[in-house]
Parts: sequence; C-alpha cells; structure tokens
Amino acid sequence: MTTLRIAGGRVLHPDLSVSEADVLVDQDSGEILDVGDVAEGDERLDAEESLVMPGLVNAHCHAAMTLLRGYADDKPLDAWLQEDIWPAEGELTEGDVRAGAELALVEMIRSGTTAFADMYFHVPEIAEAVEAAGVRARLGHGVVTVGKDEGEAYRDNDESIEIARELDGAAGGRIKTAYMPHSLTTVGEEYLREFVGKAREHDVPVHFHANETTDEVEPIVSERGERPLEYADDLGMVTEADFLAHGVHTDETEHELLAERGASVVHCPASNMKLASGMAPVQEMREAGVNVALGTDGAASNNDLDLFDELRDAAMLGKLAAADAAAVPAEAAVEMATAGGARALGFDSGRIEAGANADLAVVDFSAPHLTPVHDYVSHLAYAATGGDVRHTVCDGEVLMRDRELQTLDEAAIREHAESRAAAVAERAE
Ligand SMILES: N[C@@H](CCSC[C@H]1O[C@@H](n2cnc3c(=O)[nH]cnc32)[C@H](O)[C@@H]1O)C(=O)O
Ligand SMILES: [Zn+2]
Repeated sequence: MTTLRIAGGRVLHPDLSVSEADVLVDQDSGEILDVGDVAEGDERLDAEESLVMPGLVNAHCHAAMTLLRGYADDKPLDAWLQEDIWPAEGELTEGDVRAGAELALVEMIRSGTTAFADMYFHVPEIAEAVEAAGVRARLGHGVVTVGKDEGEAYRDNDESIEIARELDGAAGGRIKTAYMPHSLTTVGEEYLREFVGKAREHDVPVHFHANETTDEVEPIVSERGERPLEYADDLGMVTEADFLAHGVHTDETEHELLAERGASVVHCPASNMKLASGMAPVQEMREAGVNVALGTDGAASNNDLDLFDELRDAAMLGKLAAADAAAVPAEAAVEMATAGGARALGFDSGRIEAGANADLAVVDFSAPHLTPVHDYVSHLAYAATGGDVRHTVCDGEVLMRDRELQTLDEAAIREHAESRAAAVAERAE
C-alpha cells in the first residue's frame, strides 16, 4: 500500500465544521484511510495555511464546448442553440471534441473539480481524455430526435445506450455513464418510452435538461395537461439514480415529486442568468427535500468551468429568487457543490471521511481576498475562486501539486485547443 498524507492544514468535515487535521489516503484503493491525527504517509502534500475540502462536483457540463467559449453570446437559449451553437457543433470532429475536453479538464483540475457529468457526442474521445487526466466522470451521448427521420433518431438513441453500456466502469471505475436524452421537447415521446426502458435494463441512469425555459414548459403543459416532470415521471425518468439539469421553471407539485422519487436537480445559475432562462427556486426545492447539485453547463453559456463561481452565483441568485437574504446560505452552496453533486452523480465522494473516495481540493487561504478568516465556509461560497486551489487529488492521485498539473500538458493543450477552435469557427462561417 502506498499512502499520501495531506498535512499541516485544516479540514472541512461532512457537517461543514472546520478543524486542524491531516488526511491519510490509500493511493492504491483511492480511498481516504484516516482524518485527524493520522499516521505518517509515504508521500506528503503540504496544506499549511490551507483548507482541505472535498473535490468539487460539476454535475452538468458539455466539456468540449470550451472550443465555443465566447463564440456566441447575448442571445436567448433557442436562438443561441439554433443560430449559432448547433451549426458550429455540426463542424466538430472527434479530434475537436478531444481537444475541447482536454482544455476543460485543465480548467476543472486547476479549480479543484474532481468529478463532472458530461452530455455530448464523440464520447469515447472524452472518456480517453478523462482517463488520462485522472478525474471522475459520468459521461453520456446526448440525443436529439427533432428534425431527424426515424432511422437517424433510432441510431442516435442506440448510440447513447451503446456508449453507456460500453464505457460504464472504464478508467478503473472512475468513469460511469448515463443515457442522455437532450430534453423532453427535443426527444420524441416514443423514443423516450423505449430507450428509458433500455437504460433500466442496463442499469444506467438517465440525465436530461428539464424545465429550463418557459418556452420548454408551456408546450408540454398545454398539450398534455400535466407538468413536464409529471410527464418525465410517467416515462420513468425521475428515479433516485436520475438527475436533470436546470429545473428553473418548476412548481411545488414537481418539487414534491422529485423529493419523493429521490431524483436530483442540477442547478446551473450562471447559464440560467446568461441565457435569461430564469431563477430556479433552489431554496424551495431544498426545503421540499430535493437533492440539488451545481453545474456550470457548457463554457459557451457560462463562460468558464470554475465551480467556485457557481457557488457564489447559487447563493446570490437563490436569495434574489426567494427575495430573502437568508435563502441559500453559504453552507447550502458548499453542500450542493460537494456532497449534493456526488449524490446526484452516484459517486462515494463529496465528503472527507474514512472510506470515502480520496477526491480532494486544497484551497490556499493566504490570499488577501481570503483575509481575515472569520468563517471558512463563508469564504468558500463568497470570496474564494478556482485560482485559490493549490492541490487537486482524485482517487488518491495528485492531479495538481502547488498549482502545477501533474497528468496533463497544459501548454500543449491550450495551443492545440486554440488552433482547433479557430478552424471550427472558420468552417462554421
Ligand atoms: N447536438 C447533438 C446532441 C446533443 S449533445 C448536448 C447538447 O446540449 C447543448 N446545450 C448546451 N447548453 C445547453 C443548455 O443550457 N440547454 C440546452 N442545451 C444545451 C449542447 O450545445 C449540445 O448540442 C445532436 O444534434 O445530436
Ligand atoms: Zn446543458
């Protein structure tokens, strides 16, 4: 057994209390062995003046969209997707998706994210990038059937199921999968009925966009006379294993349904503000007992993958939505970005405790904007940024040490992404 001791700092415990403690990690099993006054390790990671926290979980992303960062801004969802994003994505090759995913992984590791969920295409390329980077991920092929003939629509759904079957458990178990229909309005009912059943046969969860804009909710309500998530529930897509992105325009009935079924909602505050989709009722959902996680969504609607921004945005927007400064307090935001995200994705991470996955971020508290420290959790939610992360550890492996990436060649990845993105933009013109 090879062990790693993260020493000399403070630890954020599962109840969000903070105390001086070291963390001992088994690098072979990738699990936390002990927290507190721990034994010596074979290797040491310095945590002086720092806080060891669970690695952040980005529970909804389209990682390769880093190539489209700043490509089209300042438009509502529908026009943004149809006029700019989908035409550009039509030009993305396997190599482009690989390059974009690698850039995303650099950003995520730099800002302390150790697990993410991703809906995209050319998923085997994304999986290879994840395997090399060393993080944890739940990956899936996004399905759209509107505007496609039956044959094409079937192929797209089949591919999503096949990818989910083939890649589940890859990278030594760090990669898990899901069937990922894009949304309740972009995938036809007949396909959802058939393929959600197939996902169940293969024991993979379902991940989709839901209730993101009023334009998406209204047609379902008027055509079916029921709320979108009641429709999704009829289709069997709201089980404990399932997680949906956004949930902006959800009502009390839907919150009760989500809480009862145990399905998770991934709140994406920056994307919701940028596309003016609306304010998700996060405080109400949490009070109803819904598990809420945080996501950045793609870099083209955010425009970065720094989850510390989401922590702050979630706390701020949650107050505005509830017209109550006590809504979505710092603790809630931190919980959503860690334990809530891990639960949504089905990983035993998001808590620093013996037996959990050793997925950790070590945040440097010596910066002026983090001085003084009255309350560590407050700083994580309101003052820290991804740039404050010193070390990132996933599955017991050090992915970043003193702000230097250990598994990825950052300069080469940046250069490659830059030239790939320029070529995509040119082809899409
Ligand atoms: N476009 C592919 C499959 C969809 S992958 C997931 C899709 O979600 C899109 N996407 C990114 N952000 C959002 C969002 O906020 N709402 C809805 N879709 C989004 C993204 O651009 C990507 O096309 C096809 O036609 O078969
Ligand atoms: Zn999305």
